[in-house]
Amino acid sequence: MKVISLLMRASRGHFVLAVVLGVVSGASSARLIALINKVLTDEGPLQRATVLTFVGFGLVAMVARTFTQMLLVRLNSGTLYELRMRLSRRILSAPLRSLEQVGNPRLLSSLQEDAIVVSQGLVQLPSLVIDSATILGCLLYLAWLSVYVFLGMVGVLVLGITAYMLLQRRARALLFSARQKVNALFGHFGALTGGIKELKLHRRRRMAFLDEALEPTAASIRTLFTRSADIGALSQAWGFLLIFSLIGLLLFAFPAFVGVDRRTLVGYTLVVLYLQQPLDSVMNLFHMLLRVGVAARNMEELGLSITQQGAEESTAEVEEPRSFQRLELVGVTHAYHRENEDSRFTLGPISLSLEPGECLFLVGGNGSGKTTLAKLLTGLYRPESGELRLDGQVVTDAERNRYRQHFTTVFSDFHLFEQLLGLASPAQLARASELLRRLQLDRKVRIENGRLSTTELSLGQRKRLALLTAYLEDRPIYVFDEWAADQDPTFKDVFYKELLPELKATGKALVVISHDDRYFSLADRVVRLESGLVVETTSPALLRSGTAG
Ligand SMILES: Nc1ncnc2c1ncn2[C@@H]1O[C@H](COP(=O)(O)OP(=O)(O)OP(=O)(O)O)[C@@H](O)[C@H]1O
Repeated sequence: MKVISLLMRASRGHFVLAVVLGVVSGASSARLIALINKVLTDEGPLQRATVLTFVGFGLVAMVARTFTQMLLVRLNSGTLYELRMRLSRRILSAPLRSLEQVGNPRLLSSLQEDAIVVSQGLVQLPSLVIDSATILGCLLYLAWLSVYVFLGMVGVLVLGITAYMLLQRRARALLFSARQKVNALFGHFGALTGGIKELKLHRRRRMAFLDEALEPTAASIRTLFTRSADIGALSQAWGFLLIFSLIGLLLFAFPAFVGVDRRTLVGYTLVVLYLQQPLDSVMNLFHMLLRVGVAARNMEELGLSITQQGAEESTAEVEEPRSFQRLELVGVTHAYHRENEDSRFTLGPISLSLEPGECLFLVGGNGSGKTTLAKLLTGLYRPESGELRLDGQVVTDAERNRYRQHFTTVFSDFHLFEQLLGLASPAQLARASELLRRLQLDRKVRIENGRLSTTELSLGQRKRLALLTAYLEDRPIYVFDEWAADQDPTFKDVFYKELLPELKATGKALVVISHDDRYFSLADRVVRLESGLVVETTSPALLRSGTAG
C-alpha cells in the first residue's frame, strides 16, 4: 500500500491530530459508560462530583468528535487533491507509448474512481481509531469488573475476527474483479460519448451496444459489488450473533456457574451492549478499507504499467531553445509490440537530417509510418535502436525533455486548449489577434483574458486555431501532420503557398506530412515511406521534371 503510506506522509499533521482527538473522544465515551453504570447500580445519594464528571466527559467527547469530523473533511478533500495531482504528474512524466498502451479508459477510471475510493476510505481511519479506543476502554472496564467476562469477550472477539477475515478474503477477490470491469466500463462510456452520432443514427448498432457491450459489463459490476457487500453484511451479522450469544451467556449461563449479583450483571450487560455500536462500525470500516486496498493496488499497478517502458521522464523547467544547426536521425527504429507478433509494425531503420530553413515533406500511403516517424522525430517516442543527434550531440534520456522544446506540432489528432496556456504574454496576445485575422477567424473567435472565446467550430476552423497556437509557440522546428487535409481549396493554397514559405523564410525547419501531391513540388525534399521504410527521397527539381508525385 505504497500510495497510502505516501498520503499519510503528505497530511501527517491532520491525520495525527484526528487520531489523537479520536482517542480522546473514544476514551471519554468509555469513561461515560463506566459512570452511567455506576449511577445505575449505586444505591447511595447522587454526588455533585458525579454530575460534574458526567457533564465534563460528555462535553469532551462531543468537542473531540466535532473537531475530528472537521479534520476528516479536510483530510478527505486534501487526500483527493493530493492523489489527483500525484497521478496527473505521473501521467505527464510517463512515456507516451506506455500511456497509449494502458489506454484512456484505465487512466480516467483511476483518476476518478480510485482516487475517490482511496480518499473516502482514508478519512475513515480516524473513525476506526475512535471506535477501537472505545472498544479498548470498554474492555479495560470489563477486565476491572470481572476477569472472566473480559476473557469471554476477548475470546468472542478473536473468534469473530478470524471468521470475519476469512469471509473478507472472498469479498476482496470479488471487489478486485469488479474493479477490473470498471476499466472496461469507462471504455464503453468513452464509446458512448465519442460514438454518440453513430449510435443515434443506427438503431441496431445502438441496441447491440447497449445489450451486448455496456449492459453486460455494468451488470457484472453490479453483481460483483453486491456479492461482496453481501459478504460484508453476513460478516456483520456474524459479529452481531456473537455479541448476543455473549449477552445470553452473561445473563443466563454465567450467574449459574459464578455467583454474581444483579448489580454486577447489569454492569457487564450494559458494557457489552454499548460495545455493539463501535464493533459494528469497525466491521463496516473494515469492508470500506478493503475497497481502499483494491483501489490503491490498482493505482500502484497503473503507476507501474505507465513507467514500465523506462524511467519516468523529466518534466522540469528548461530554457526555450531559440535555434538549432542540424538535426539527424541515425538508423532509428520503433516497433509496436503486440500480443500477436505476426502483425507487428516496425518503422525503420531510418536516417535523415533537417536544417533550419528547410521544408521536408513526409509522404506515403495510410499506415506507412509517417505519424510514427513524426513521434520519433519530436522525441515523443524513444527510439528502440539508433539515435537522434541535435547539433552533433546524441539526445539522451536526460536530454529528451529539453530536446522536445524545439518542436511545435499540429498532429492530426491534435487537442485544442481553450486557454492559451503558457502563451499569454502581451506580445503573444497581440500577435494572436493579428493571426486570427490572417487565418480568417476574426469574425468567429476573439481572445479574451488569454482564452479563446469559443472552440465550437468546424474541424477546419479548429485546425486553424491549432495553427495559431503553433505560431505563438514560435519554435525552431514545425511539424504538421496532414494539417491541410480538412481545409477548403482556397485556404489549402494559402497554407502551402503563403504560410509555409513565410515560415521557411524566417529560418524555421518544416516537416509536413501530406497526401496533397499537387503541392509536393514546393518541398525542398520529399521523403516517401512504405511499410515503415524510406523508399524514395526526391528533390523538387526532380519532382517538377516528373520523376515523382
Ligand atoms: N498506437 C498504436 N498501436 C499499435 N500499432 C500502431 C499504433 N499506431 C500505429 N500503429 C501501427 O503503425 C502503422 C503506422 O501507423 P502511422 O500512424 O505511423 O501511419 P501513417 O503513415 O501516419 O498513416 P495515415 O496516413 O493513415 O495517417 C500502422 O499501420 C499501424 O499498424
